[in-house]
Amino acid sequence: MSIEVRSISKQFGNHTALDNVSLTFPDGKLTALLGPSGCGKTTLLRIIAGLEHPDSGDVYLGGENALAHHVRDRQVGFVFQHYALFRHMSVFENIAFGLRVRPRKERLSNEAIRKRVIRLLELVQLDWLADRRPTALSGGQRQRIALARALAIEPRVLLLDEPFGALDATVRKELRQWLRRLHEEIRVTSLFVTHDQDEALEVADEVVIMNRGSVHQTGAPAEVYARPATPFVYGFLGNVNLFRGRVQDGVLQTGSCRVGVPGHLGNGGSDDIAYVRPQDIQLERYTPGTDGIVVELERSHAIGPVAQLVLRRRDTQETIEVVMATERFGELQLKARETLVARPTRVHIFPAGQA
Ligand SMILES: Nc1ncnc2c1ncn2[C@@H]1O[C@H](COP(=O)(O)OP(=O)(O)OP(=O)(O)O)[C@@H](O)[C@H]1O
Repeated sequence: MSIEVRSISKQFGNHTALDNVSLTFPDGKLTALLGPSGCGKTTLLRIIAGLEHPDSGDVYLGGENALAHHVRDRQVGFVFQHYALFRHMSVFENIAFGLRVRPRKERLSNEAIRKRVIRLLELVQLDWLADRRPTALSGGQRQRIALARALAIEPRVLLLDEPFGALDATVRKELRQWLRRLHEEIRVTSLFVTHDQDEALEVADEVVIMNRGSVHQTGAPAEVYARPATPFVYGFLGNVNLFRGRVQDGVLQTGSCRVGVPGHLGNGGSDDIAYVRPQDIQLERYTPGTDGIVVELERSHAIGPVAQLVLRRRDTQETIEVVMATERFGELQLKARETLVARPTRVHIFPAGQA
């Protein structure tokens, strides 16, 4: 079922948590709400769930206005960062809970509940833990059970608020793969909140990038990474070097250096900022008179497949970060303090005022 929010705003005191947010979440897709802490992701999720009321705007679930419906009637499954499992109940009973508390008229028989819980335990691949108490599970197992419990009521949409936020990095990585596979199987329209770029880009079909209560961009992960709509999105999705200067007819004049930026015409004289990812800079030994940014190698770190280099500009003394394959780094045989020329191979230019 699709989810749509239209012109949602929400204030807490004089703080604007959401500022006129409109979004459509397609049916059956897994969408990540991504942004830094405090940008309003959780508030948006809570409004969709019915746990919070917007000051203005509307929420539509499957085309129907949901604000008129109580949380209970929205058929929304919710998973929080901190496992909200009942400690005194077995895993089995935790999953069955939402089914047992239904009004008698709507309640399934004990046998039907048992079958559904077993099916869910199999789905999250933890059927062997049915009789355990939540305290005897690992953090990752608890979150999988929390998900099974959210799915027990056969929700029309699934909302996950930093579901892996409290887990250590390895388990987090495992669980995001697992969530992706689970989603392929169940295809329930799902939104998950995260502030982790890698998690969002790896798991989601669609990413919504937010900052300070507003949406900056929505799109497929590869799309937002390759074509960030704003300087904020560019900086938030990965490391970036900024070169301030002026672009004219495919040439960036920055500090005392000239760099070719083919295809960029400039914006008619005002200041520009070229955004360049560390992997999109080529390094060469310096020869007098060549175009490019003259730098000195300050530090390098080449463990594993990727070498990281920190360079200092000769003209402005700013640092530049470059990454390259360790193999290539070995071939170049660079020495500390050596003078080099850096040339961006791929740039995004934003006017300085937009940053
Ligand atoms: N009940 C509340 N009362 C007052 N302020 C609130 C309340 N809930 C949220 N806020 C504020 O609204 C802003 C947005 O909060 P929200 O939890 O939606 O952000 P978030 O992007 O989910 O951040 P995080 O990743 O840290 O959870 C924050 O500045 C937060 O302090």
